[in-house]
Amino acid sequence: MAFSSSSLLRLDHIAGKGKGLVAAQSLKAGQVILRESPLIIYSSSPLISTSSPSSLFPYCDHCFRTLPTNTIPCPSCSYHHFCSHKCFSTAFNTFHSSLVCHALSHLKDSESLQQQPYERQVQARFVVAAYNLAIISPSGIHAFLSLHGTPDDTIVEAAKFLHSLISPLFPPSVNISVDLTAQLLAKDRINSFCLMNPYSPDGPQRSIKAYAIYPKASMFNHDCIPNACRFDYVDSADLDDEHNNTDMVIRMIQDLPEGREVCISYFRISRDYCTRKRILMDDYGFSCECDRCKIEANWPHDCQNYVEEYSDLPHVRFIAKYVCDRKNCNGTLAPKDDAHTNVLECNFCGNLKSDTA
Ligand SMILES: C[S@@+](CC[C@H](N)C(=O)[O-])C[C@H]1O[C@@H](n2cnc3c(N)ncnc32)[C@H](O)[C@@H]1O
Repeated sequence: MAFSSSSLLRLDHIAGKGKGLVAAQSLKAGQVILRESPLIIYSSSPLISTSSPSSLFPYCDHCFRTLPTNTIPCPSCSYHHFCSHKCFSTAFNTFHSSLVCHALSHLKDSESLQQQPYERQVQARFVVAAYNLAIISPSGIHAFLSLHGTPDDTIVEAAKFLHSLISPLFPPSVNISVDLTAQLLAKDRINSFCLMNPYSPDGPQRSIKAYAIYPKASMFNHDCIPNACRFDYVDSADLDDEHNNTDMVIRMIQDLPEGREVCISYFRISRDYCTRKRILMDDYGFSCECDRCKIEANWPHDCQNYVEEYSDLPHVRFIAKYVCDRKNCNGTLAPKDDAHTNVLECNFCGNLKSDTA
């Protein structure tokens, strides 16, 4: 995977972590180091529901912004809704092609899928999106298959079911086997980024509206004290014409010298040690050896008192500074840009805060 468009990052082998990204020159806090459009993006809503689709999933099926009152239903399936003719026509040539539309409509009425758990229905959406990618972008599917991730028994079982259900809905020329379907599902599990429902101070809690694959951003390894973090502007109303609202933006939290690894956190950084350890093992298959984990591994279960007691530790100070304290948020703060490093922006609620430290 080429990073030639950006001389800021270099793909390297990182001991104990596989591939990773290192700073190819010194990077500044607030600097945008990567901006990327999704290769695949799909809704997190179940395919099968008795409620009206736009009340169940009140987002445009292309840009994932909140739907206006007058929505544009897909003229073929009437099930998926778009916020504008522009979104519908772009989707029709990409993520909601006639093949996708036909496949999703068929699956919506599938009795065997109806009996499956919610998670399998979302996986079905992903498999349709991935088979479609294989048709519209051979280089895209190749980039996707080069990502990290190996199928386990659970994924192979899911792949057998989903392949038998979905492959007949695509032309035989797509040529995707059960094995390849399992590969696709395994890559999705490790590499997909969640796009969240908009922040609300009074709840509900954070929830996911879509999943997306960004192949370059997938090369960042995890650290529980990251030096960079992701932003998306899915719900932003004032983007310039050059940028799509579903683009992923990775921005530096702190300065970093050339040659050091750039890491993001795979979840919000306020999570306690036990939760982090469980997510990293269950979802990503590794045990984190970062400086913060080495210290917190020796803390008792009730970590919160220790956070107070060790408020002088560098990582405790980092969390106090970079976790957003707005009600119901807990997002990560990073300098808004490299010219105004004293203004911190939250990557979840969007709040701006001045850095007084
Ligand atoms: C999204 S990929 C990141 C790129 C990956 N290292 C590669 O070689 O393509 C996530 C995977 O990278 C590895 N990884 C990421 N962060 C790690 C860390 N802090 N320690 C060990 N392995 C890590 C794990 O295998 C994880 O499942």
